[in-house]
Amino acid sequence: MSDESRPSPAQASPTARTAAVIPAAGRGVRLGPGAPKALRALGGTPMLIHAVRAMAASRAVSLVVVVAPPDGTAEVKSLLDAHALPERTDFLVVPGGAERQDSVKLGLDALPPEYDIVLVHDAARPLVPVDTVDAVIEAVRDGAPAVVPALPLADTVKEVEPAGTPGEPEPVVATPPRARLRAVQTPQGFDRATLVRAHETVTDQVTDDAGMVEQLGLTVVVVPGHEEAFKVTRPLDLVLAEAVLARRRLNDGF
Ligand SMILES: Nc1ccn([C@@H]2O[C@H](COP(=O)(O)OP(=O)(O)OP(=O)(O)O)[C@@H](O)[C@H]2O)c(=O)n1
Ligand SMILES: C[C@](O)(CO)[C@H](O)COP(=O)(O)O
Repeated sequence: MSDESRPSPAQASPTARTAAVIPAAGRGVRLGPGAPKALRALGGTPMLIHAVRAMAASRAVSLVVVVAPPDGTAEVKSLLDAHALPERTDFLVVPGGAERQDSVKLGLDALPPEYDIVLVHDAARPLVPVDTVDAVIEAVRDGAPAVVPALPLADTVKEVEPAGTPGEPEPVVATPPRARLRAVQTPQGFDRATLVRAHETVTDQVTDDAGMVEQLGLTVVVVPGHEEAFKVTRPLDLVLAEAVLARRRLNDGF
């Protein structure tokens, strides 16, 4: 049987177990000075705890591996102990690396053997709804080796010749047809063996894990993302996240 026609472990087993790796080791430079981004408060609770709860909200996820700032593993462990999390879910904390890609690899290395499906979810996307998480898992269970949630773009996108100096005008090189573009979110879902192979093989710096699977020549599929799965990157994103959370709490009556 060729590599292409061989069913992925996830496809072969409808009862495949799912773990989530949460890279949370970034500094959050674009958010401005302060604690590492994942540990900053959103609605009075660290952003990381929201992200962990978002993964554990899926009944399919039975392990969450948090990849913590290298000097912050003890703090992250005590945060997980101090906050209410579902009993059905296990948690592991490992120290992260210099780049997001390194942190994801360290999380993958810590996974016990019984997990066949892996989600990779940014701690910086604390408000992803559980329906999005479940849609990603379902697409992997249906046999896709790599799945990303994504949204169509609201803005027109230009490719430019980057200026040597910030603020200098940049010549436009092309305008890719917007209808074919998608803004990609997390959690990204993978057949574990595929993601491990991608991390062992691809040495280029990429900005998402699915990009590494694309470099293996495999097809990555897109499922609908969600507006509330946006990444908290800059200060305005934190204002938006607080507003979304406040609306949820109002709707839930607490
Ligand atoms: N060495 C790194 C860098 C990033 N991340 C994680 O990758 C996710 C997405 O990264 P991003 O939003 O870019 O976070 P930062 O790298 O912290 O942001 P910045 O680039 O502004 O410093 C975040 O949850 C971040 O904690 C990580 O685990 N290890
Ligand atoms: C993985 C990601 O969230 C998908 O949009 C994104 O690429 C992370 O990018 P960053 O460079 O770490 O902000």
